[in-house]
Amino acid sequence: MDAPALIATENLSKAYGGFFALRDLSLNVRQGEVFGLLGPNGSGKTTTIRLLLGLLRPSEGRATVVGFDCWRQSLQVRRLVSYLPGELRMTGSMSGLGVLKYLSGLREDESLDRAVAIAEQVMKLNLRRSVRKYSTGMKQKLALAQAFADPVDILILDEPTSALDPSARADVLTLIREARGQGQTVIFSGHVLSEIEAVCDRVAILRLGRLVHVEDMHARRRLRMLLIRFAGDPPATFPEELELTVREPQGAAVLLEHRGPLGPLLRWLATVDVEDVAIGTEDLHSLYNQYHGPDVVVNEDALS
Ligand SMILES: Nc1ncnc2c1ncn2[C@@H]1O[C@H](COP(=O)(O)OP(=O)(O)OP(=O)(O)O)[C@@H](O)[C@H]1O
Repeated sequence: MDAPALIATENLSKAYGGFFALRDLSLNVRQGEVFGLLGPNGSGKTTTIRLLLGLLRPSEGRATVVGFDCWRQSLQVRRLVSYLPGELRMTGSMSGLGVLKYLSGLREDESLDRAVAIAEQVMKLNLRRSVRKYSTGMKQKLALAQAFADPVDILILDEPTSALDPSARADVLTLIREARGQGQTVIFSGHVLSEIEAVCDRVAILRLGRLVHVEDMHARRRLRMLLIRFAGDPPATFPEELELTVREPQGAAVLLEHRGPLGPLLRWLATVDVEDVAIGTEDLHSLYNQYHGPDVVVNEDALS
């Protein structure tokens, strides 16, 4: 059985004048899920996150976290959530350690040791240096160390790897997996499809402030793409028990989606007159391009 929804939105909308930054978002995020938010610049990801944190007031609809209304009970919500903003501002003469001490003091808990361990051992940061002298990526690492050390139920990470080098990006994905292993729920917005693909359980795709698709990544990992070139005309139908869906007929060749077990498929293939078969997978890029690829025609009416 699916875990219960921890975060829920119902027709959540945010308008600025007549312009909808987010419109009619209804979704549930379950406890222990890593949930990805995908979409091009300006599609509504940060607006969604800020509505969940109670930093923005919804124009319509509502969002709840563990039953608390994100706007009216934002204090209760923020106690349960650690948030990594997309744009970090860290100035002043405090050292990295000073910043961690200050932030963990705000939580009044024992997260400091863990934050220092992540910052020094995983992120390889020098915590004695002043944050003013940190590079953009170093600041992001410090904020990540604090976010992952927080003993909260929910982590909301807005583009957490945007300024990081490849090895630090991989470390963040490991930390996200560890967070899920500890039962934390993670919302992860980003643009790097391979990262989203690597860690997310489900992914929401936004376009012009609207939710256009939710993908179950576990089901997607079981998806096989099959290109069969038949010796004669392709069959009009395929055996139902094989769970094949025709994606695209291409003359004598047919592109099919397959989600079932491999054995019955191979046995069936041995019985039909085929000239050639190619079996592959499909990455998240192909799905993303169905909504945001170069051939997609955007309906500007959706903007207001
Ligand atoms: N205060 C504001 N006033 C007017 N429009 C706004 C305001 N804040 C955001 N928007 C608009 O809302 C839309 C959604 O913005 P949002 O920041 O949620 O996008 P995003 O998906 O997070 O983009 P990015 O990938 O660039 O971070 C954009 O068109 C943006 O210009």
